[in-house]
Amino acid sequence: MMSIRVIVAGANGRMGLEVVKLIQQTNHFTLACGVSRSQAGKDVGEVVGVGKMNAPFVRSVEEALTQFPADVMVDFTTPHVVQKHMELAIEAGVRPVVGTSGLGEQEIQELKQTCKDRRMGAIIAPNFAIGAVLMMVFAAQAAKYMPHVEVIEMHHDQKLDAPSGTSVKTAELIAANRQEIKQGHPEEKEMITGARGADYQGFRIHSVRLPGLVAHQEVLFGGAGQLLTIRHDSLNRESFMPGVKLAVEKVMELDHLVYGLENILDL
Ligand SMILES: NC(=O)C1=CN([C@@H]2O[C@H](COP(=O)(O)OP(=O)(O)OC[C@H]3O[C@@H](n4cnc5c(N)ncnc54)[C@H](OP(=O)(O)O)[C@@H]3O)[C@@H](O)[C@H]2O)C=CC1
Ligand SMILES: O=C(O)C1=N[C@H](C(=O)O)C[C@H](O)C1
Repeated sequence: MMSIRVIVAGANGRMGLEVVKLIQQTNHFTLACGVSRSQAGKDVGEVVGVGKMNAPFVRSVEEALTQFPADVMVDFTTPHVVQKHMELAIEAGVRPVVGTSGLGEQEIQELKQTCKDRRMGAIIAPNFAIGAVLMMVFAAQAAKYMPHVEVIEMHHDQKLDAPSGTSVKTAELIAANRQEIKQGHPEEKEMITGARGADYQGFRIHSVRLPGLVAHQEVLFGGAGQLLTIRHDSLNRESFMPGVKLAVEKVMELDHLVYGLENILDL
């Protein structure tokens, strides 16, 4: 298998640490460098606790892309910087594999166009856990027959964005298959603002944030005399790594941007 050199943006974060371990454990992946504003100059492997990897932390994505030859940049940072990071990587000819949530429809469309113009592969995956992708695809199938639906996403209390990227992607897939109806009583009145959650094309997304949670989602469908619940739980961040590995390999074959891991799985 061809060797792939990877930059990890956010390498000192919860997800970035797991990506560094994945790279260390995968023979055909090599870490070019990690990006962290607080760890610059240190060896990434030593900081992560997997032993010296002979790849340093640098302060910014700009520095990483100009100083370290790479094929792919994996980004797990924050909604505020992810679009800029992707643009810089594409400009430098480095394929982005992005898990960072918070990119809006408009931003994704712009990035799609940039990739198309440059014939550049890129992957944005709202969720890299294969089980979560199946949960989204199954929910989209169920929506054809059970249009009354509500989404409950539950995450750790350090999460910056709400609703989660996964729940937005789930809602998009459901909406593509669901007859549009306004759910609930027509005269329903919220006694406390937000009680009914966020409205996505007539159905609701509810966000729960609690310490102890990692990443969980339930999609509830209601029909006359029946309920269907489709649920996925990520119990740790290793759960995302098989999807990240697949995306880093697949992006090397692409000449356009793919949004959602379901588009590169054989489903
Ligand atoms: N698609 C998926 O499957 C998954 C996606 N996610 C998403 O990934 C993202 C990261 O999650 P998580 O690892 O838990 O978050 P963390 O907060 O643990 O890590 C984010 C890292 O981003 C870096 N960062 C923060 N602000 C900036 C900035 N302005 N410029 C450059 N780097 C910055 C920080 O590094 P430093 O301070 O060292 O510079 C930090 O370590 C989130 O958007 C989350 O929703 C999470 C899990 C799975
Ligand atoms: O912040 C997280 O943790 C996660 N974010 C992603 C999202 O917004 O859906 C993916 C996963 O749910 C974990």
